[in-house]
Formats: sequence, C-alpha cells, structure tokens
Amino acid sequence: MKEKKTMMSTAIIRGAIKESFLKLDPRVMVRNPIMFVVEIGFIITLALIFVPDLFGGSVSSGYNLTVAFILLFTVLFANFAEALAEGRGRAQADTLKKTKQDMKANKLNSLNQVKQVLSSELRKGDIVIVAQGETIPGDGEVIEGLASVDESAITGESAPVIKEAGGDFSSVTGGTRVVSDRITVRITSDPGESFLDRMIALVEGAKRQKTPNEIALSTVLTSLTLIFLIVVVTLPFFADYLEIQLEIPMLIALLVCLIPTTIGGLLSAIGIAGMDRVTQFNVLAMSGKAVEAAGDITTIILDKTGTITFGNRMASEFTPVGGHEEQETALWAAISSLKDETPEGRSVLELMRKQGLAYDPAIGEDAEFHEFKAETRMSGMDLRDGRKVRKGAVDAVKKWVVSQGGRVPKELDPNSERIAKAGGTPLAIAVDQEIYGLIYLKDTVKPGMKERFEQMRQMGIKTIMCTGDNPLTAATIAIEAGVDDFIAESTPEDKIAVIRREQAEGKLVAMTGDGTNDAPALAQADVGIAMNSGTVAAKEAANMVDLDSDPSKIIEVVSIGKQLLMTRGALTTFSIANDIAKYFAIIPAMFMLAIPQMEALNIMRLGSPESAILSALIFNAVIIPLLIPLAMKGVAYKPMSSAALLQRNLIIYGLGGVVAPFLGIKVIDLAVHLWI
Ligand SMILES: Nc1ncnc2c1ncn2[C@@H]1O[C@H](COP(=O)(O)OP(=O)(O)OP(=O)(O)O)[C@@H](O)[C@H]1O
Ligand SMILES: [K+]
Ligand SMILES: [Mg+2]
Repeated sequence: MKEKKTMMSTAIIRGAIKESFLKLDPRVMVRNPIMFVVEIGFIITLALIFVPDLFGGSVSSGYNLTVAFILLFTVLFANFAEALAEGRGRAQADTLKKTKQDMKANKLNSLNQVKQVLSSELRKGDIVIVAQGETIPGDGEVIEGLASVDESAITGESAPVIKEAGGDFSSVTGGTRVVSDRITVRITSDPGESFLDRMIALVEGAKRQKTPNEIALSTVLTSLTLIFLIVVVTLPFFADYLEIQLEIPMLIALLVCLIPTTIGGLLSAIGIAGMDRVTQFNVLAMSGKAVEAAGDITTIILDKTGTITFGNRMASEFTPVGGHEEQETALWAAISSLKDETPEGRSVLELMRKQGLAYDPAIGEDAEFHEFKAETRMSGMDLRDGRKVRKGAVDAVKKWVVSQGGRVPKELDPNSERIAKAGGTPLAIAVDQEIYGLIYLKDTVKPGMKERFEQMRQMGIKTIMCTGDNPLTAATIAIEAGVDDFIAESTPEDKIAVIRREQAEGKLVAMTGDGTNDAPALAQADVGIAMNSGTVAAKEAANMVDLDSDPSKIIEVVSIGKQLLMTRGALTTFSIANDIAKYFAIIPAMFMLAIPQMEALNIMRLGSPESAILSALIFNAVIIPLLIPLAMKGVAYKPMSSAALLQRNLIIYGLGGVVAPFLGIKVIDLAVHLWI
C-alpha cells in the first residue's frame, strides 16, 4: 500500500463535506450524544426563527437565525472531522477493490481434471492450479510446487517473493500474481472472508468498534453533558425568582458552550486517524484495541526463524562424523528428506544436486514418512527393510539414538558447536543406532535489527527471542540481532508460557511470529503481529499483520499507540479547560443587568451580553476545525517518562486550554460587537 500514502486530496475533502451533511441524520447523530444535544439545540432555535415567541421569549428572529447557524456549523464541523478521517481509508478501499475483481480460476475436480470456474465460486478446500502470469484466485496454501509471486497489489513491495509447499512460506494471498513457475494451491477461505476482504473492511472502517478506552471516555463525557443539561434546564427557575427572563437561545448557547463539544466532535476522528496511521506503515491492525494496547507494551517476544532471520534456512554443508564418509552422510540426509516438503528438507536434496552427489531413491520406496513436528524436532522415514532414518535437532537425535542403545560419536558435539556458533542450525542424521553426521542449515539475520532493538530499549521495551532452535545457535543470533534475552528449544507451549508469565506480572506483551507453531502465542499476546510472509494460521491468530514482514515495525506501532492515547488525553484536557473560559464569557452576560454584583465575574469585558454569547458560541464552533490537523496527525511523541509527559501535556493543553478561549473570544467579540 506504499504508493497510496497520499495526504488529503481534494476528492477526499469534497467527499467529507458531503458526508458531513449526510451524517446530520438524527439516527446517525444519536451515536454521539454530545453532538446530538447540539443538533437538538439547532432544531429548537430553527423553530424559533419562524415562531420567536414559541416559548414566550422576546428574542429577534435575526438573533435566533445567527445562533441556529452557528449550532449547525458546530455539528457540521464535528461530522467533517470524522468524515475526513474515514475518507482516506475509503479511498484506499476503492483501490483494493479493483484488485479483487472476479477472475477465472483453474480448479481441479475430484477426477483431477482442470475445470475453469470463477474465483467467486471457490470454497475452502478447493484445489486450484496457478501458472506463470496468472493471478492467484483466492487465499490459500501451496500444496505442490514453488513459484515467485508478485505481492505488490497488497504490500506495495515490487520484489517478488518465493512461495513453496511445506514450511512457513506456503501461504498465498488472493489477488497476487505468479511471476514464474506454477503452483497447486488449496483454497483456505470462503468468499467474502479473504484477506483482501478483511483488509477492505478494515480500511473502510466498516468493522470499526469503539475501544474500551474510548467507551470509558465517552461515558464520562456523556455524564458531564447530562449534568450540564440538568444545570441549564433548572436555571430558569432561579432566574424566575430573581425576576430575570432567560431566553431559550441564550440557554442553548450556554449549554453548548459548557458541554465538551471539542473532544466530543474530535474523539472519533482521533481513533480512526490512529488506525489509519498504522496502515500507512503497511501494518494492518484488526482492531483499535490492539493499537492502543501497543502504546503500553513493555515486553516483546520475537520468534527467531522467519521473524528475526529471513527463515529460508538452506542446507549448505554435510559434515560426516563417527568415521563415515561425506557421501554416506549425504545419502542418509537425502533419504530422510525424500518426502520432507519443508524448505529445510528440500534444500538437502538441492545441496546433493549441487555437489554432484548421487543417491538411489529406490531405497525410499514404500517407506513410511515421518513429517517434521515442532514437538519431536525430527523428520524422517521408516524403510521397508525396517531401518529407521531420522534427521533433526542435534539433542533430539542424540536422545533418539541413545534410547535405542546407540552411542554418540565424540566429534558430533564440537562440530555442531562450530555450526551453531556461526549462527547456523545443525541437524544430525541417524539411522537406527548410528549417527552419520551433520547438515549445516544457514540463515541470515534481517538487516538493521540491532539498531531497532536498541531503540526499543530506549522506549523501555524488553525484547525476548523465543526459538525452537538449540541454545548455542540461539545465543549467536541473539547477540547478532541485539535482543535483551532469549529462550531456546522452546515448544509452542513454552512460547505461550513466557507470555503468560509476563502478563501475570501485569505487563502488556506483544508477540511477533510467522509460523504455525507461533499461532497460539500470537493469539495469547495482547498485541500479536504476524509476518505477511508467514502461514495462514499465524495471520489468523494475530491481531496485526505486517505486510513488510519486519518485526521491528513494532516500534512504529508502539509510537502510534502512545500518540493515540496522548492525543485523546490532550484534547480532552483542552476541551474541558476551554469550557471554563466560556463560562466566564456567558454567565456574567446573562445575569449582569439583574445582578450588578456579577460585574466581579465579568473579567473578559465583552461588548454586550448578546455579542458575548455569540462570540463564545462562535469560538466553540471554530475550535473544532482548527484542531482537526492535530487530531489527525496526533500530538508529538518523544520517548520520555510518563510522569514527565503528563506534566508537559497538562501545561500545554490545560493552561493553553484556559488561555486560548479568553483571547479568542475577546477578538471575536470585538468583531461581532462592531457588526451588530
Ligand atoms: N524439516 C526438518 N526436519 C528435521 N528437523 C528440523 C526440520 N526443520 C527444523 N528442524 C529442527 O527442529 C528445530 C525446531 O524447529 P522449529 O520450526 O520448531 O523452530 P525454529 O524454526 O528453529 O525456530 P523459530 O521458533 O524461531 O521459528 C530446528 O531448530 C531444527 O533443529
Ligand atoms: K463546549
Ligand atoms: Mg518461525
């Protein structure tokens, strides 16, 4: 989505203006009680224009008209803020929808014949064949073959990525294009539930739900509104006693000035804009709650293979041990990998070919395949003649061999240490009681990790790498990547246990991962970020997907989360501080004639009671559009302690919130007084 990082285009602004009027529909307005009160005020003053003495008042139609007009604009400004925030997402959704057009798909039927169907007819479990130049008709998993895929329609990244059966690089996304070769894909989503569908719904805001924080704040603001409503409604009774005639438009103006319209008008825009900023970083957040939680993250658990490293672990060397020949080691490595569809397994056969080593595949005929499992950390074959061939994590293979009465050759450990210390993953190869040697699996740390993890440290975030790999390899990669801590030989359960342990200490935990074995942990974490390169299971369990598959992206997500919370806090403070100033503008104006002692409160020295009320009301309206840029961009966030941040914001937005309207209203009053 990179090229879509456009700012506000005129089309978006025009659309937002139209939306502002459509949102005047009371059925829509009622969802925002504060602005709904303003709208009712508008309707009442509108009636008073035509029947000024409706409630026995004596205010001119002209004055009612002016008040009605300002109130209408107050509501329109608030609607505009929300529509503007929604507008950018809608523009993105339109672009994505173009990617989603119906297309032809080559579906395999039960007789293994290819039949052309429409992509919209594909269901979960269907098998399709996608060849070079064709668009993948739906989300799925590669079950056969290998292809390079152009995912730019989704990620904006033009370099094609390799997708292959087995392992963590098997997931493909509907709407992306096969650039070379041909793959067989099992469809994993029903129509309307695809990644692209979810993405469209997301940027369109169709699924936007208020976060718990937002609901709590709305409740407080609505209660405040209710209290002011009661105060203003009961005011005429006191006035009656003092024999003062309080006019309806004045009372409405007072009410609207006192209720927190500024934050009420901007609250929803702040939330939408926050989500949108995450999207601009090519991260898809499934909920606003996750973005807010990211703002308070103190621990992040990262998976190693495929997250910190690229994860395309390739066999690069066979090392014989126990007096065996390299040829023998390679032979058994190959036999154990004949049906191993993981990238690791396939790379073993690839290395054989490269080194010109031959093997007899007939040995593997009718053998029983043992697929790689994160629990056993081994894979292999049980041959027809009864021999069992295994390859896997060194300690796992050692245990397996010893349990059958075999012994471990003494050169095994030094050699596996050499590989691990270089950051590689050693796999041991064994047949029954005999260990034949090692396979060196090479992997590379993604660039720039060290600097990024250092940045996280400065933000007070602890990084823990969790890997199924052995402790030595883990330690080497941990140092190279610069994480604070690591846990090796961890099973999927261990990853969850680490997260639970941190959560039990009251911390908010983020997890980044790519594999099916990461899925449970991604679901357990408060913020789960899946790499887009990863498996379908990982992406479904996570509440965010990083389209660039860069785990250090969490830095941006955390900053945006913090910014979102701060912006909401700052504008709430500003809004309420503002209302104090408006109180001093209106109350003396309303009562001064009858109660000369009110003069003491008349600190603003405004022109006339009428102009004082209008000025306060105008200020109350225009402050909303003036603050839209801040609401959309968020207040500036610099890493510092939360106490220092709070103090800084109280000074800027609290004190500023009191001072700004005094100046603003005074200036408007000078102009208004000249005019009326
Ligand atoms: N195809 C395979 N056949 C046999 N053993 C394997 C295979 N793939 C990986 N292993 C071994 O199993 C170990 C655990 O693998 P697993 O996929 O659970 O974790 P990982 O990918 O190494 O780490 P991470 O959790 O960081 O992604 C690996 O370190 C390796 O030693
Ligand atoms: K107000
Ligand atoms: Mg992994």
